[in-house]
Amino acid sequence: MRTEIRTGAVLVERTYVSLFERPVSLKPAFARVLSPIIYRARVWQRPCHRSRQTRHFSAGERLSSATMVATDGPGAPSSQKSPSRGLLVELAVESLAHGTGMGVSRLQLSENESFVVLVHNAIPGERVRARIIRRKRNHAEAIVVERLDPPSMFATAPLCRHFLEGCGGCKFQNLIYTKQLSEKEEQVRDMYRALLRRLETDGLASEASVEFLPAVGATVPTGLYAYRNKMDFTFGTRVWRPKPNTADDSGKVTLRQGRDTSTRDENTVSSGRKRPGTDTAPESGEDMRTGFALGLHVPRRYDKVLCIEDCALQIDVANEILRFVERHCRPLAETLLPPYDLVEHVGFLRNLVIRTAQDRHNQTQVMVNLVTSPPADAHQQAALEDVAAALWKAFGETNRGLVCVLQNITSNRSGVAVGESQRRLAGTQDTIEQCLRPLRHVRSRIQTSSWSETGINFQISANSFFQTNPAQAERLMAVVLENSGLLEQPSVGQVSPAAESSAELAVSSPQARQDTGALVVDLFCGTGTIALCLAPFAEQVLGLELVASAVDDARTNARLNARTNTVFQVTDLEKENLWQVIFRHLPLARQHPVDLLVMDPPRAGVHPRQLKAIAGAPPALRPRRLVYVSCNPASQTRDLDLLLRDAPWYRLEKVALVDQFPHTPHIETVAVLSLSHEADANGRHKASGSTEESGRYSI
Ligand SMILES: C[S@@+](CC[C@H](N)C(=O)[O-])C[C@H]1O[C@@H](n2cnc3c(N)ncnc32)[C@H](O)[C@@H]1O
Repeated sequence: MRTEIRTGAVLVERTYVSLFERPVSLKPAFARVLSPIIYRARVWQRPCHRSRQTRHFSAGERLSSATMVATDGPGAPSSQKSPSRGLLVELAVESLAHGTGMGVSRLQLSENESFVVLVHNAIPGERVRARIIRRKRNHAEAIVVERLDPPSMFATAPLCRHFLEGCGGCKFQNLIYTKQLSEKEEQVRDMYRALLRRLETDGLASEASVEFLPAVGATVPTGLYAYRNKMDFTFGTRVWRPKPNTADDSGKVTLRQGRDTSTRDENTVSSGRKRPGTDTAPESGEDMRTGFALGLHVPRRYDKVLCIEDCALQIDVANEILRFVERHCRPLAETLLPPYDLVEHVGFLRNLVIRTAQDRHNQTQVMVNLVTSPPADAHQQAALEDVAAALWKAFGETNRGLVCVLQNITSNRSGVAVGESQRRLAGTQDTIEQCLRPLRHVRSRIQTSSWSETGINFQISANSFFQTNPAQAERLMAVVLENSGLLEQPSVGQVSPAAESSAELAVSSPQARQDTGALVVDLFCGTGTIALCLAPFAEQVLGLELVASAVDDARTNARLNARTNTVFQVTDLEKENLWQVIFRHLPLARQHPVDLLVMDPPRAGVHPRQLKAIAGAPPALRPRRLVYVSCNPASQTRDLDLLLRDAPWYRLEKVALVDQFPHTPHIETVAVLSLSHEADANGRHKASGSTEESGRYSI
């Protein structure tokens, strides 16, 4: 196969055309260095501009401007044809695709045609030789066969050896953090630009009126690793054993696609690592159930587990516990403690969930949760209890922070690590305590309050959601607080005496409200994290959440923090009538509009029923401000599109970003909407001319 490289110049020239309206030709070496900068400049200068070819990609999948092609050989593209599977191509990667974090590059099919190729494990600024493994209508996917010199200017050495083995937990350990952050920031902005363009066409929004705040990144370097407070490891029978990676003296690493051996082989040590000098992987076909793995699922393989000894995202004691459990369970894998086989649905050990927290005294607390199938007999259960007792002796009695070992028992065939019943195997409590001090990050006068030091304490049980990066969760809460409108309320400009003495905030009847405080509703409240951070600045806060144990935790947390102005209620926000629930549990909202409605849904977003309900509130009771927190900007922008069309009296004011997930493609996005002053008293929106029909609202 003859490979012809047509790097940079052509497309960089095109990039310049859009910048300066005249072509400028660059040598490939310069083009490689300059193209990311030029691309960024182009995006900033002309945010709405996209080439014809890019339009069919979902928002956020940005495209490469430098490219190369394979021109001969089987599968080589013609001008009419996209590349076929198996084709070897050389690609220049410029950006990262939203969601998957794959490198985005463009394969030139002809002078005028190109095709997007998403490359697994490739980073911007990198040139790779890659093989096409999947072809879709609008793009292809490829895996790296070789990384070409020079290395990307954004490359850095990954910390974790499992990263090189193909662990999917982190995607960007080999990409410098500033680039990770700017890529994610740009992806979100792209999505918002697309949303605003759509809305602008219909006169519903204007891009110029939205403020994009700079992304709040993790603290470098301390916040980049060991930031996760929960890791969910899987026991399995089907071991994923990666092919060895190659690295030359210069540190240039060639990642190779992992290989499924489907069984534990003679050459693996306890973690599934190969012993030195044994470099050929056996073929699959042996008894699949003889394997034992404890680790993480490899990407896109629900049944294969990559053995993990050390996860760089969790703290040291959690890694010690992981290895301890592996050492104690592996010898019993074929007798009393068989791992669960997700294909054949047999076996006992299913998940090891390790949760960590920092309590109010900055002491580490650790919860170990062993998720199992129902025990086959008393011997099996006793064997598990022996492991728990050994864990307790090693990490509980020695003050290493372990506070409990729990067992969650499930008969569910899915891989979800939640049990139908729970037992405590060791320890004296079923929760761990996390303290958050968001006021440390609020840039306003309330910073002097003693509350900023004492913080808020959260008790978290095994099956409740809690933000996974506490350091960044504090910053996220600070962003929510600063954009809540509550800090500007006359009565709570400071943490008021009333807020400090929570008894004074306990207002139960509508008459008691003297327009002195704010009403807040927190949808998808989990264990009450956002609600309890806002409560000192509000008159009453209502939190709604599906999971009963999380609501129990939220109520306990309110008591723990002496907050009596909060109500938490189990509610299915896919099914229930939002306003009926709000009026039932927050009677004041019948007479006064909710001042702040916060939503922090799961990745799938908010159900359209609730978006319609928010839009359909009677004019006098429309929530004054909406704060939408999301870990998925794609579903968030989709929801905002729907909401702003149904409720054009809201104006998107700000978009803020907090990176809770370094080395992954994810980022937390906060959208702030307020009631537009342009909407007149009858709910008529001047910009769009649309009207609100009060008949749409019913309870
Ligand atoms: C991203 S978490 C946010 C939790 C909380 N705001 C916090 O900061 O910790 C999403 C929450 O939505 C809850 N949830 C999922 N589906 C729901 C539904 N249909 N109705 C209500 N809550 C739901 C989940 O249990 C989870 O606690």
